[in-house]
Amino acid sequence: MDAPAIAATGLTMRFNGFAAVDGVDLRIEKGELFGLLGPNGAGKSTIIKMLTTMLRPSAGSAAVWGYDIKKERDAVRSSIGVVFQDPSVDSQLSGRENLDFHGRMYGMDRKTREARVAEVLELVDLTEKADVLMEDYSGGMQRRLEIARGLMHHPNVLFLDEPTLGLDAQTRRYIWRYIERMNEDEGVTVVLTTHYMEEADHLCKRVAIIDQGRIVALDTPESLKDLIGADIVTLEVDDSVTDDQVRAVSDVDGVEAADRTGSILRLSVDRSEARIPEIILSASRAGLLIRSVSMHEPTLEDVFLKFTGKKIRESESAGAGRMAAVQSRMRTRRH
Ligand SMILES: Nc1ncnc2c1ncn2[C@@H]1O[C@H](COP(=O)(O)OP(=O)(O)OP(=O)(O)O)[C@@H](O)[C@H]1O
Repeated sequence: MDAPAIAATGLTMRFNGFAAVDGVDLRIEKGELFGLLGPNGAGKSTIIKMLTTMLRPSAGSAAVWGYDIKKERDAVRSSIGVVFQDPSVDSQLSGRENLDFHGRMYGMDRKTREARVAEVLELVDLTEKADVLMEDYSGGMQRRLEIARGLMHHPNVLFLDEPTLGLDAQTRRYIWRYIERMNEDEGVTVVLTTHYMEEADHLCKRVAIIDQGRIVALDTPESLKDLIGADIVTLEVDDSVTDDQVRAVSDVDGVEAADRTGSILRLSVDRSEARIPEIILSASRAGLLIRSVSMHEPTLEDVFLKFTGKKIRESESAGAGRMAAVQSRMRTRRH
């Protein structure tokens, strides 16, 4: 088999004794669009910082495009492009000037730079805005330009840290399209971090679910969701629900598992559409008042819950502040 784009063994990062990344083993093939999914604080950015040689691991080893991240840092750096969460373009320059500046830093000559700037602008649909100052770009346009900049020097691997953080749903979908496009058209291996499960599900061919510095599951989104198998039926019930009432509901044919948090009952149900009437009937016979019923097919959120016992969003108190900070920086740059 061809050498992988990334191979990591026992990758660990400790900050004052606290293991932010704890023994991560990872193999990402060339040409993959790979996602690290997990709540804020899970260790995703720290993994990226080690792989991009910005942080030296406390333990373990890794190679990016065949180069050792500790011993061959320059070779690693010239093989990769990186787009971090914080905006790093110059707001007083136009999109074209920012890209040109980046090309110079990589020692590209003028002719090569001009041709490549035109190419990457085209890839993210910013050709028409090339000469507009960055401070007049919207948040989504700014992010597209950052992605284009990461591609300027033809990297083999592009790392994107939360590429759609703080963007609205529609803009997020556009960015997904550009990421797919560069993965397919330019053949770039893409490694992105996200705490949006829809993003990992829609965009990534394989996903590693990260919690507290460890990979808790790794596979294609479909295979991960298949681990859940059944649909998820959520019942909102009375606070006074008893164990007997929960049992009456979970004894219904097709109910594979039941889990109660306060007044919420989550049931894993095989062929749920056929079972819901029987579930409601059994609840009613047991004297259980149901306030609402909803049903969904398994998502990566359910996978995260299965492996960690908590929801991605619940683990994210720090995340809201982080997102607000990025949004505020994006706003500041517009005015
Ligand atoms: N330089 C540092 N010094 C001390 N602790 C740190 C440092 N960098 C990260 N951490 C801690 O390591 C843990 C993992 O952080 P990391 O930024 O990698 O998480 P993440 O999953 O990328 O989340 P986010 O998207 O919010 O950055 C967190 O608890 C964080 O507070």
